[in-house]
Amino acid sequence: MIAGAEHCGPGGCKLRIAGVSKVFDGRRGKVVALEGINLNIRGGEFVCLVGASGCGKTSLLNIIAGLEFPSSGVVELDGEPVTGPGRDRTVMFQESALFPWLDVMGNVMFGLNLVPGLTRGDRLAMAEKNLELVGLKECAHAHIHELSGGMKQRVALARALATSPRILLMDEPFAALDAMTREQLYQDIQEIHLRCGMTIVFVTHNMREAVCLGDRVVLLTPHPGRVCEEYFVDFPHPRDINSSDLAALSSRITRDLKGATA
Ligand SMILES: Nc1ncnc2c1ncn2[C@@H]1O[C@H](COP(=O)(O)OP(=O)(O)OP(=O)(O)O)[C@@H](O)[C@H]1O
Repeated sequence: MIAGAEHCGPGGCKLRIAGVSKVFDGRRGKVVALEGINLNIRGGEFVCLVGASGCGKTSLLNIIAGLEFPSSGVVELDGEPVTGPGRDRTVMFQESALFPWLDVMGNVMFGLNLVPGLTRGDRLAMAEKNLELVGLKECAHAHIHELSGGMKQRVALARALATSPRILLMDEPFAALDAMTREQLYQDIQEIHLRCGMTIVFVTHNMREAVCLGDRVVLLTPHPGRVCEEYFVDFPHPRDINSSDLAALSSRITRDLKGATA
């Protein structure tokens, strides 16, 4: 499915999350969404955040993105504190959030328009390479409404990768897709990660998905959101979501989650 991936992100970055807590002032008082989160993520690592609903996965992703600020603690990317959103971190959501008035190529080029020093030719070449990377080179001039849900997420991925972010943040990007489309995307994202080696933080409810994709699975427990356990997954890539090894590990993590929240 994937072809021609010579253009890849720089990959080598390091994310340090130290003593991060987040307290929201909700309508019914204060909500401690995260407490004392410490995580070091090495350059090129694929880390999946899992846990029960409300354990703070999205809050943590938003803090890394610079969309939310921690109540205490710091997030550093390659030693630089994260103080707001930046082109070095791209977020991909469950909904593709594509611009319907632009075609596929226009969407992928959108972020590149904001990168200084690129000619139109540079931007076109980079967009084409990334569309090829996600297997959609032939659809460059399709309208967004002509695409399936899986194709839209591929375009969103090409757009996210086009600006060569140092870190890719993914919040349940495949949750709204049917099982067959998801399985194909699991293969594709593993292949893209193997080729490009970018750092990825990926939020999911789906344990199988987490152990299929992640080098490490971080289990959070809720109220307050804390790191409960970390699992280093050393099965070689590409992994098959239906393999019995993955089933056994995902069952173990699910058991641990149930035990921790019982
Ligand atoms: N803006 C906000 N104001 C008040 N409380 C919030 C806000 N955002 C999140 N919360 C609370 O913080 C906690 C963590 O929410 P968060 O969305 O990060 O969890 P999650 O693990 O991503 O949940 P889910 O898996 O259901 O998406 C929840 O109790 C939530 O209600």
